[in-house]
Amino acid sequence: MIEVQNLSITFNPGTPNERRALKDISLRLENGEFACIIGSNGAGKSTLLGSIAGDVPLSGGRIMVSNTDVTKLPAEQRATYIARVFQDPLLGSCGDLSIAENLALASARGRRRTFRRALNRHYIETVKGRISELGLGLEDNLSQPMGSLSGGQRQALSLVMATLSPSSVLLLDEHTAALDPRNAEFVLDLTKRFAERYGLTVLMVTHSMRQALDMGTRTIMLHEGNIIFDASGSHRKDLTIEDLLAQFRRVRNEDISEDRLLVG
Ligand SMILES: Nc1ncnc2c1ncn2[C@@H]1O[C@H](COP(=O)(O)OP(=O)(O)OP(=O)(O)O)[C@@H](O)[C@H]1O
Repeated sequence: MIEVQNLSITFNPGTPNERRALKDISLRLENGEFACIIGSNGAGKSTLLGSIAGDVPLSGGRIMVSNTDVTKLPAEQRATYIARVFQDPLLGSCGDLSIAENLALASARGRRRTFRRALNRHYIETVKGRISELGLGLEDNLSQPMGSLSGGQRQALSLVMATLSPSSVLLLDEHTAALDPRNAEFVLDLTKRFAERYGLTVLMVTHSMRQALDMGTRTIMLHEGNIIFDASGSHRKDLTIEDLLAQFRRVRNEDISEDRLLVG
């Protein structure tokens, strides 16, 4: 589960560059829930993910992950609970290390296991099975440097790595945005499969209205640091892309007060 209580993030407070990126937002995702986050540029989507992961300091509020208060934990310690895949396939894995070494690092994350132990033969055989499932033929070439792989291959492996650690929370920040449509489809399909199979709680940022409705169980829209729309169940099932676009138009064109946005 993920719970964000009265979360506020202000960058450069008290300076001419002050920017209130998140304004007292609250949100709870139950175990196994999969929410897509949409919103226009600067809405606060990445800041929300960054604050949950521990990269962005809070100005106020509290964050719970898997029933643990992580508000004061540094990002390294939160890695026990949280896995991430970024938009840039080069982030989140080490291009100079081999596939096997990257997988060993992922497996050691959040565990009392050393890198060397994680690289043992038994472990390699286990992850080989997981990689062969991808159907990319990478399992026979585990000594290949991660940096030599295509963006789609790297994102697919990043998803495998995310499921090797004990964490049950997965944060995805536009993780298919840099891929061509075929690879994006492949990685999205993998995301769905892994989320279901491992019962992950997922927060996925996307700019695609289609993905926001097709992926997961919930669609949340941020606008200027507020949650202005949160749909799940039958409400979400009936939504169309046009409905989401109408929401965007409404908040962009109308001069709506902050109070109205929060209620809307
Ligand atoms: N490190 C930072 N320092 C100062 N301001 C920041 C910082 N990071 C983000 N911001 C500001 O906070 C606001 C929210 O940014 P954020 O990156 O979370 O938006 P986003 O919804 O992810 O946007 P996009 O869709 O463009 O990626 C923006 O106004 C941005 O300029």
